[in-house]
Amino acid sequence: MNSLWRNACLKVLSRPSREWRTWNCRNFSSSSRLDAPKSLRMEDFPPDVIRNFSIIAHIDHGKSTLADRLLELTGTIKKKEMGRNEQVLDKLKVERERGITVKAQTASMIHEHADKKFLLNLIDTPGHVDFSWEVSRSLAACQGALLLVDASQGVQAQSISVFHIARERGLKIIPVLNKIDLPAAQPELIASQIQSTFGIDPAEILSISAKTGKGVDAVLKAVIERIPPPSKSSPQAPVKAFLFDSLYDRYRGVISLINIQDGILRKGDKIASCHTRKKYEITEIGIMHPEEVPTTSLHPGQVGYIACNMKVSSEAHIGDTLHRVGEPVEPMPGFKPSKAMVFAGVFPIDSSDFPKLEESIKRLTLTDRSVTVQRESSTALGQGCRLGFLGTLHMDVFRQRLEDEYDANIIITAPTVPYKIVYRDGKEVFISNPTEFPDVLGLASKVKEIQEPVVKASIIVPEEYFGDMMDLCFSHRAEDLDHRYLDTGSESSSSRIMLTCTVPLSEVVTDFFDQLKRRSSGFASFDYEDAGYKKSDLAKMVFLLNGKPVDALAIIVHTSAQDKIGRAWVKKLHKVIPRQLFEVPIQAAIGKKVIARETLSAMRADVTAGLYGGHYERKMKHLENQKEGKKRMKRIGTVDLPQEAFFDILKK
Ligand SMILES: Nc1nc2c(ncn2[C@@H]2O[C@H](COP(=O)(O)OP(=O)(O)OP(=O)(O)O)[C@@H](O)[C@H]2O)c(=O)[nH]1
Repeated sequence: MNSLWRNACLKVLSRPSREWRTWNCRNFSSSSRLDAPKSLRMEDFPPDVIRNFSIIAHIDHGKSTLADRLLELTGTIKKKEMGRNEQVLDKLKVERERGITVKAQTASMIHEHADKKFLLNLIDTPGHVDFSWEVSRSLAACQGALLLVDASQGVQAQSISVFHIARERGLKIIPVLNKIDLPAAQPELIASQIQSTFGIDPAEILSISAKTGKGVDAVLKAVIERIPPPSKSSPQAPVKAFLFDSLYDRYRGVISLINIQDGILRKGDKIASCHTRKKYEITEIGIMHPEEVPTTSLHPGQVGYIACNMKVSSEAHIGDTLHRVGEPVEPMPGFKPSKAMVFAGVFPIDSSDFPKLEESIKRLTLTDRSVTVQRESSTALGQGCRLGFLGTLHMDVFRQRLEDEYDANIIITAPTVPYKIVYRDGKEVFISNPTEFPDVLGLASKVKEIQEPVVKASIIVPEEYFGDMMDLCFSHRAEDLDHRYLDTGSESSSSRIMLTCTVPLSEVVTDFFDQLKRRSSGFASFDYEDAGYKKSDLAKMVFLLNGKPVDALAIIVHTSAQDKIGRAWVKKLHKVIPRQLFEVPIQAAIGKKVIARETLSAMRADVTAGLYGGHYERKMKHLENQKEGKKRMKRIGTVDLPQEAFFDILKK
């Protein structure tokens, strides 16, 4: 994988674990926070002086930098010395290692404007397009959003996707051009792009430099003047609180972030969940300032947190409505549950490590609720778990965290997407494991058709790469290709084109990102959204080693590409599997038909056989190497298969 692109994606995709987020929040607060307001009276902030908003942007367009400036300008955190790159300094070691940006936390700012004190709640929208579910979740608590666009890069694929999410939610959008201090900034051109892409009047666009702070005060003013306050409601009404996010604290259990719709919630109140019907007592209530600042109550329109002895994260159901015990309310429409798009089996290298691995996975999913877990057993790899992720980079991050934080020594199988099998009797079954895919004989008799998930993809790219992007789409089975110009270009830059198409998700989860970046010299940005299922010609390909199928290596392929994939795979396996003491045929088969074959010739058992007499050290080195190699092997039937064989499957 192109490491730059991969790091960039990891940076965004890796949602910092809840524990990190909480931890960082404290870390952050201890270094740069002013004291919490001493006499903070939440009743002083009725809805008309509250503004709940979010910052939405494409990766690296300056979301965190602007959040920092807003916090400084409102005196919420201390002003940083100019020229110091605080964001880098503020990062946790673990975050730096992974290239994960410390996200702006949900933060409440108190700001005086036109002789009135306003309570401005900046609500974090975590993650990347893979987590658009979460973006829409956070936006549910907002009435407005700052749409940040880099004045040198212009509108990118995710600028468009987040804009649509915000607009669907009916939010007031304030367009902001950032990084105007850069020599490469082209404010007029990008403003015209914003106008043509979003239909926004250029007169509404604010131009700022989040880095130097230029123009940021106008952003605060616009937040107050342009974003509507939360709807008015009576403090006397029964309490109705919307749960939009949760954090996990080792000592206090689950901390829920809530938005009060009606009524007043106080410490000590007994509350119930509309979703689980469970009851709790509020042990702590407060606002995120950005660290937790306890208060005595939260009032209508306000955003804050509660701790109420919830022990497991799953009790805090995102999108839930909370009410006071004995005063039931109509629940608010919640969210669709997040949907796993990519599945993979995770197995311990040493089968006896399974209980430990399962425990580690359980703990890790406590901090990342979007991962689904199911036990799975494979004849080749033994007991393991089938995990569902929101995307391949999400999967990669999870694997890395299992290895880094839990010292897990694992094999992860090729990612697969959820296929839909439609039977003749009308039954529909989703399968997330290639081993469950019906064989060719079964297909003719019982199965009516097989469908695969497709996505609507949009690619934004400078004109000169348009042809390459078209080729890329065609080679990945794209359909319904369409394109339009976003701008007319300028003397120093060519016009940019937005290309849209529908493409099978299975094509996207393999090497699409890599090729997109490579073929556009890094200039293309890409985004996709779920577009349902489409009938497809698919088959299960199995690989046989020494005549034995390796179930963990099974993949689903499109029949038009089966021969090519089969041949490529046996070649690859031939390269990665070390020679054994006997000849090993490596075959790719669909049903009973072998479509490709390579033969691994036998080797001699004694790696030191050729070394005589005084070559003692070399002999030892060879034996050590052999031992080291063996450790990383997985014995499958009679064949030793190295871990790389599985990792290589992640690449096309
Ligand atoms: N020159 C210049 N650089 C900026 C400005 N705003 C942000 N940056 C830089 O752009 C880079 C990305 O900024 P971030 O604030 O981390 O962007 P982000 O959108 O939060 O990024 P992610 O959290 O990774 O999505 C950093 O190196 C910032 O220092 C600006 O106004 N001018």
